[in-house]
Amino acid sequence: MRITRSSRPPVPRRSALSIPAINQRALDKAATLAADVFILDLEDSVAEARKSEARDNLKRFFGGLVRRDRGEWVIRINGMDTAHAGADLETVLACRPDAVLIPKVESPRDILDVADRLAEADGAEAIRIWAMIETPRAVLNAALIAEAAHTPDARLEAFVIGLNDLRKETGVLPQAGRQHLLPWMMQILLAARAYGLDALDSVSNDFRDLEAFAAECRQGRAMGFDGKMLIHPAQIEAANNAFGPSAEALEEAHRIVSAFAAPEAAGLGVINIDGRMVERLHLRQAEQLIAFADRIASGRDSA
Ligand SMILES: CC(C)(COP(=O)(O)OP(=O)(O)OC[C@H]1O[C@@H](n2cnc3c(N)ncnc32)[C@H](O)[C@@H]1OP(=O)(O)O)[C@@H](O)C(=O)NCCC(=O)NCCSC(=O)C[C@H](O)C(=O)O
Ligand SMILES: [Mg+2]
Repeated sequence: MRITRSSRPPVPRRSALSIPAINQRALDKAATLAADVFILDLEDSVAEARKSEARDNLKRFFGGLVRRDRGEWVIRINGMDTAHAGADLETVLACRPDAVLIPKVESPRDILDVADRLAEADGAEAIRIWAMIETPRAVLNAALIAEAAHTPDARLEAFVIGLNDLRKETGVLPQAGRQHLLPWMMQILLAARAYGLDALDSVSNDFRDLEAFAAECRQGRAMGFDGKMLIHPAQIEAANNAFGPSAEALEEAHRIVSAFAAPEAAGLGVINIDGRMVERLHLRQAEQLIAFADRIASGRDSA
């Protein structure tokens, strides 16, 4: 079966805010923030000596009064090759987030090991898997890793790019425009799309420069990403704006839907709207955009 993105209902993942699991004040704030996704981090933002405290924090947090009626809640564990992975996965099973984010994935095996562990424990496919693509090997193996989504019970749903690690491993310097990283980012995006996965752009470290951040969000959107991983609440609005449907795009989508609904378009595969060829594939895109906007609006209503 050919996989297309239109075969899945759109889930808003415009803004995925990372929150160190050790930072109680930030955790308490999460449910009041307008991010689409909250990534509760046990990995790089938690010092080695405090991993266990961070896990306990998450158990309390998920067991407490947290509002989970909007947004997706994801736990980023430590790498599967670390001493923390076992206890982290126990924590995931105790907390039952929407997804577990595995860092430094390099092969399909990294996904399938976690999927097996989740399946043993919960049987049902409730907790999904997201993968950080952030090492040279991961970029080279992106398609193979994405293909893991096709094995039964793989649960793989999204790639998240980690440019900090990728820069560290390759020596590419941080630069406005990210020109040397763009080919790898597009390769990751292509691999994700080939297997029906979502793909999120990497964090931007400079959270005070919101102008540069907004430009980077627009770049990520133009490249096809579904959203961006964030590190600070100040970045949420720009990401939601850039990765959400613009008023103009929505208006255009409604025009396409109306034009194809007109009696004279019945039976036509292609029509002319103001001197532009519009095909039925554009109609499907337009319908998806409208459904996406409705989904965002309904999330806002329940917030
Ligand atoms: C970067 C920070 C350490 C900055 O924190 P801070 O100095 O507290 O900033 P502010 O004073 O501007 O904070 C203002 C208020 O906002 C709250 N806050 C800050 N960050 C967050 C957050 N992420 N989530 C929720 N709330 C947040 C502060 O608590 C302040 O609140 P208040 O005191 O009530 O006014 C910090 O932002 C931070 O820790 N960010 C997240 C870091 C993180 O998660 N890192 C891991 C992800 S990065 C990554 O994955 C890289 C990837 O792997 C790769 O390889 O590229
Ligand atoms: Mg990283």
